Amino acid sequence: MAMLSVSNLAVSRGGLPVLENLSFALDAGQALVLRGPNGIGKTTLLRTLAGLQPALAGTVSMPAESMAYAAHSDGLKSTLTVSENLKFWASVYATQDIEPALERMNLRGLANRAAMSLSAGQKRRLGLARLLVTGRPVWVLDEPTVSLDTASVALFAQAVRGHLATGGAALLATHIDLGLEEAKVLDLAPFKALPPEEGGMMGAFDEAFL
Ligand SMILES: Nc1ncnc2c1ncn2[C@@H]1O[C@H](COP(=O)(O)OP(=O)(O)OP(=O)(O)O)[C@@H](O)[C@H]1O
Repeated sequence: MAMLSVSNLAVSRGGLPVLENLSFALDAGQALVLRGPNGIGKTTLLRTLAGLQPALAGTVSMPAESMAYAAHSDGLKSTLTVSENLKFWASVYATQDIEPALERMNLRGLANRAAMSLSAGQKRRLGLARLLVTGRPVWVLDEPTVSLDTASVALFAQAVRGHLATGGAALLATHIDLGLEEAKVLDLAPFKALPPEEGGMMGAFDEAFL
């Protein structure tokens, strides 16, 4: 059975549907890359799966609490050091060991630096290291490689591979080639919602605001 099954999902932004009738499955050990032009609804879909906004329709087989979501913003505590940030998250997710996360994302040399003094790419590495201390099986990643240099992209791809190898799964929105040859690709274009006048979904609630 699939680890995560999404059936007939419809997601919205600003009260208007952006994607409809979306179904896909993600198995343990699998990565799925979401593709589609700017504005198609990748972020909206990932936010919906992560439980940050309700779906308009459809079902998601897994609770948001089983997913680790990495958004555009890294969500760092700026006055805490790199280690302290990771320890904080480990306590939030009730996991213990931050060492593999430091190692995997090449943060050992920065462990005692305050997060606010890191470069953009270093901050991103720390934000992504958080995934490794969540202990959660499904990683939901929105443009994870923004600000990363080539070496850090490769490091991150390795971290994703490690996660898949231990039975995890990953859903990623990315415009770049991560070098994850094993990843499947889902093109979102066929699921673009029709404008309401062409028979798309719109309820009385939305109409009240037009
Ligand atoms: N606050 C908002 N109110 C209304 N519409 C919005 C709002 N935020 C985004 N949208 C619209 O919702 C649609 C989906 O946006 P979303 O950010 O999910 O796209 P995306 O595929 O992630 O794009 P990108 O590749 O540029 O990151 C876009 O057409 C966008 O303009």
